[in-house]
Amino acid sequence: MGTALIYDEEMTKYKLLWVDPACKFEVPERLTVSHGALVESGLADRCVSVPVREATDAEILLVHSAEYLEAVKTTPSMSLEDLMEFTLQYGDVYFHPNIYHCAKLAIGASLQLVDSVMTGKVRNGMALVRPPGHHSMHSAASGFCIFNNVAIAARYAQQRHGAKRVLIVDWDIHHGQGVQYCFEDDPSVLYFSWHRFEHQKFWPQLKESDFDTVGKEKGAGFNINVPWNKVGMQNSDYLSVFFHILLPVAYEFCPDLVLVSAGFDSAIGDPEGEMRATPDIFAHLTHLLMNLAEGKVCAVLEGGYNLTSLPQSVCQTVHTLLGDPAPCPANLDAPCKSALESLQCVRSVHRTYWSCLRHAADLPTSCSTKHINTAEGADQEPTEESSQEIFWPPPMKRVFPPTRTAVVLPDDVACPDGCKRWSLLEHPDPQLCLSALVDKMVKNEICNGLVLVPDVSVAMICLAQHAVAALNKRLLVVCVGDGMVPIQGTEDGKTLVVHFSRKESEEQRGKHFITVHLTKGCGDASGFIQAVLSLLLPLGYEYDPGLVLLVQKPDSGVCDSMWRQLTGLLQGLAQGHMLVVMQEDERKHIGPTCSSLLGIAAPSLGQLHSLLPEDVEALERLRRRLTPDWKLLQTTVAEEP
Ligand SMILES: NCCCNCCCCCS
Ligand SMILES: [Zn+2]
Repeated sequence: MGTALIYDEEMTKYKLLWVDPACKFEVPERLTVSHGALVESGLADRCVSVPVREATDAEILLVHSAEYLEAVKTTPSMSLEDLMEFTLQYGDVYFHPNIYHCAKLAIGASLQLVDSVMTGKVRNGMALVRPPGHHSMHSAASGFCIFNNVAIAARYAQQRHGAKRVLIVDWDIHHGQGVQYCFEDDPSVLYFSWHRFEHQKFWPQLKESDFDTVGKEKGAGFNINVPWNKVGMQNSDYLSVFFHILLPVAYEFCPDLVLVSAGFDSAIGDPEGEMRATPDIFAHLTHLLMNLAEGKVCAVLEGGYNLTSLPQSVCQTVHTLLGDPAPCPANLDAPCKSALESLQCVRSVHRTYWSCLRHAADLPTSCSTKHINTAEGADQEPTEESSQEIFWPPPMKRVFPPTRTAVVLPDDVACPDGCKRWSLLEHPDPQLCLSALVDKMVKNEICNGLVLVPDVSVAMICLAQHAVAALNKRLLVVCVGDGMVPIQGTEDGKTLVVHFSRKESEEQRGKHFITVHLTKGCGDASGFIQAVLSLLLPLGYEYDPGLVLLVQKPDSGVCDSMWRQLTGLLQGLAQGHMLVVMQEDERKHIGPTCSSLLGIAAPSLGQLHSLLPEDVEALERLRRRLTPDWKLLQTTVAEEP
């Protein structure tokens, strides 16, 4: 299944016709450099090109008032003076004779994307549009936005395609207040936004952009605001919010469709955001969403004003939508104190709405007296625009290995479509065979693999020794199922073992051997997925292995959809170099495992029930024990003594 790319150069044909410092960044070049980079890199040719269309009045009226639409309809024939006059009634936005036309195309592009994904024509896709949409409101333009592309797309997906639950992930650096207002009392649309806030000093300086605005009436809990109260946020800050807020809640919400308000002003170099996350982080943010809604992800461009980091971020996003392995999440460090404070505040106010956050800590003392801080902060100016030049390395080339998935299967088992058989014949000694397979991965000739062996324990030992000794790679071993794990987490840090088991392991084998105890083992999807999202993934990203070994012990009890979620999510690590090892009589898992290894999205787990209290306790105990050693596990600020 392909990736749709929707773009039309007509949307570059409007611009600011007068002087307005607030709007100077919103230029046509934003679109031309983004699309140009996709063409230049060969990514555009790998996508399914879908034409734009104009939105109809009815579609615009899904979100906006008739009065507002009628008013905007009068702008194409306006003189320059009239356009300036008309613009004055709104904030931080400008009109142009052709902007109404382009605004209809931006909506139409988004709806074409929704059609392509919801009808199964493609798996996912991206719409490169301008004007952006997430600031525009029922009867007002705002923040370069005329109509709310993503809000209309959400309503359209529900009405036209019967989508019940829609998740909107707004990773733009500004708060999409227009989206929030549209769905704040609607439990069928979960709106998540992080945004530069600086204790309400940053545009649009709304009190309701803070973490304690959670939605109204039936919509309470379905609006998640993560305020960034400082600039300079980095990759670790963004990933921590995905691991400890967005992903646990998104899996509990179980959306039928994921819409991304994909603004890239949250990337390094952007004059608006002034953050320091690098463009490759969007490869991981995209990857982490791609096993939701069975892979139905629609990314719609919002902001992004640095003409270097914007195209780089767009390319990173499209690479991942196409299924290309993500680059290694290099040199992650701890989330900063301010980010942890926001993280703790958001988790605290949402714990009454989401069972996955039930055990979240109370508000940090600094925030419970937050109003005092705000009073202090309100009269200060936002951080001065930094004038010094910022540099960052261009993202690594993301080449795809010639073979995606190699399989070692008993001779009487057919090789699943799309996989390449790695036959034991050439390597009579099975151990050599496995080592040869690992060598091919490390040389990037093969991306990942599935190996059925007579005895998983023997295979684990052989592979671990080979991967670490011969290849000098850090090895992450994820072992699912009860029973002894024959590998020590090596104190030299070369091997990290995470073992999911029903049995509480008495002995603790140090920092690099972690047993995650789940009462019902991996049969309980709710407990298991939460342990994966907020424990295994943070550990894995921080450890940054060169190879992942995923072992399913016999009768682990893990269900296919959970197994495929795990296999899918772990491919964000080690540039997708993962070797799955199973007992050879576990034949029923071959098909599901291979489909995940081939990049096909995992089936949804369904709406998750509450975690078992004893599992919550065990996970919290484990997290408390591990957090001193693993920074990405932190979810609270260290309370002042
Ligand atoms: N520094 C100028 C203030 C600009 N404020 C509006 C920003 C709109 C971004 C849309 S993604
Ligand atoms: Zn923005």
